[in-house]
Amino acid sequence: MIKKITTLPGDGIGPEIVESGKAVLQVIADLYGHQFEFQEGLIGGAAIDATGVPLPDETIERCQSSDACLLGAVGGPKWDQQPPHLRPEKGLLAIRQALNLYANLRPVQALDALIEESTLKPEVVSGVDVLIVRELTGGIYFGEPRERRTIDGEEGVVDTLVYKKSEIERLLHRAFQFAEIRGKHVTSVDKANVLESSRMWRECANEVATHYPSVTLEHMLVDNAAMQLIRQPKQFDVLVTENLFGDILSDEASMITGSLGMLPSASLNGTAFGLYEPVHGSAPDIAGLNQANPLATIASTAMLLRYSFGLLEEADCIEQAINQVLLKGYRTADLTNANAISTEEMTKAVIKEIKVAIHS
Ligand SMILES: NC(=O)C1=CN([C@@H]2O[C@H](COP(=O)(O)OP(=O)(O)OC[C@H]3O[C@@H](n4cnc5c(N)ncnc54)[C@H](O)[C@@H]3O)[C@@H](O)[C@H]2O)C=CC1
Ligand SMILES: CC(C)CC(=O)C(=O)O
Ligand SMILES: [Mg+2]
Repeated sequence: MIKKITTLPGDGIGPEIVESGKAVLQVIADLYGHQFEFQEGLIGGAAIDATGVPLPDETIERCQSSDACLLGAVGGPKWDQQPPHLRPEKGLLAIRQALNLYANLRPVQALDALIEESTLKPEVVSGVDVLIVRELTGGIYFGEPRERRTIDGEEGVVDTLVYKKSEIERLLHRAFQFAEIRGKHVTSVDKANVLESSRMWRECANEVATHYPSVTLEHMLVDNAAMQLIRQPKQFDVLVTENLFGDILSDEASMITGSLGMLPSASLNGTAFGLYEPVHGSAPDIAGLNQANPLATIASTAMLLRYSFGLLEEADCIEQAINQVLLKGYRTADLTNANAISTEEMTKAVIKEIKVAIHS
């Protein structure tokens, strides 16, 4: 059967790393005898430049007519002064909302090959395997009103945090379901000592937990969670939280793995469809230099094969190839100060390992 994949390269390093992901998917298709049909869509700054909007309707339609999407990243200084509705990031938020991609999985695994590259001590990092489950289509990134306004006679601003109970509950169910097949522990992260939204979040977590008797639930305030992730990350199995907290905590957690350039993600809506993207942004400081680490995007293709296509062996094959190239000492510049290889060289190294694994 032909599987349709829409690629959304976006801005900055986006086109370079999506090219890497596509090359890996093509090799998997060739070696395992699958047919993947690729089509491309505009998003972010690239879409603004070409069409005047950060998310053209045509892009949404292409995504809707495909089985999965692979996104690079959006944004960059070129568009930083644009009004809010013409910011590249608006395109990313809008595609997540248009496709109802409410569950964002951000696995954080410390690979043995990169223990030395982590900023934390080896004994703290070794064996870390945390799944961050981040709510992706609600909260303060989407709430209205959001505006500049006069407050008490002076210039002011309003952002709004809104959640419906059903939005919180569906995400928590996903988190508990993952915990059931993992380490059977959920840490629900909130700011319930201050925020009403967090107090409802906590009530929902307590209620949802009753449906999963084999899973233990712990509540943790977000400021403490930020510290615990660095102090003792092995205490976490599934960490579930709202949109803004999950965004921040996952970038922080990436340093356990050695680099932000290592962290993949899957954004799911409850069907087989998903949008897959690295956790990092468009890295304008290294865009176009063939220096970006493509492994977060390549690892995202493994998640795509696993969650959208059910191709578990193929997904494992990609992850093992990533592990192998790192064990052999290949490093992009974000992971080493000496003898760094390029984006293209890292991609070729992974592809070589995939071929070796399949032919052996
Ligand atoms: N999902 C997305 O499309 C996201 C987009 N952004 C946008 O990206 C732009 C840049 O944002 P920043 O705050 O600088 O975050 P960023 O994640 O793009 O970069 C942070 C730092 O990490 C490095 N980095 C990131 N990915 C890397 C990779 N694959 N290989 C090697 N180094 C890597 C960058 O060079 C930079 O030093 C902004 O316009 C921001 O809004 C930020 C986060 C997510
Ligand atoms: C650029 C933002 C819209 C999103 C972000 O930082 C993220 O999803 O990690
Ligand atoms: Mg982010």
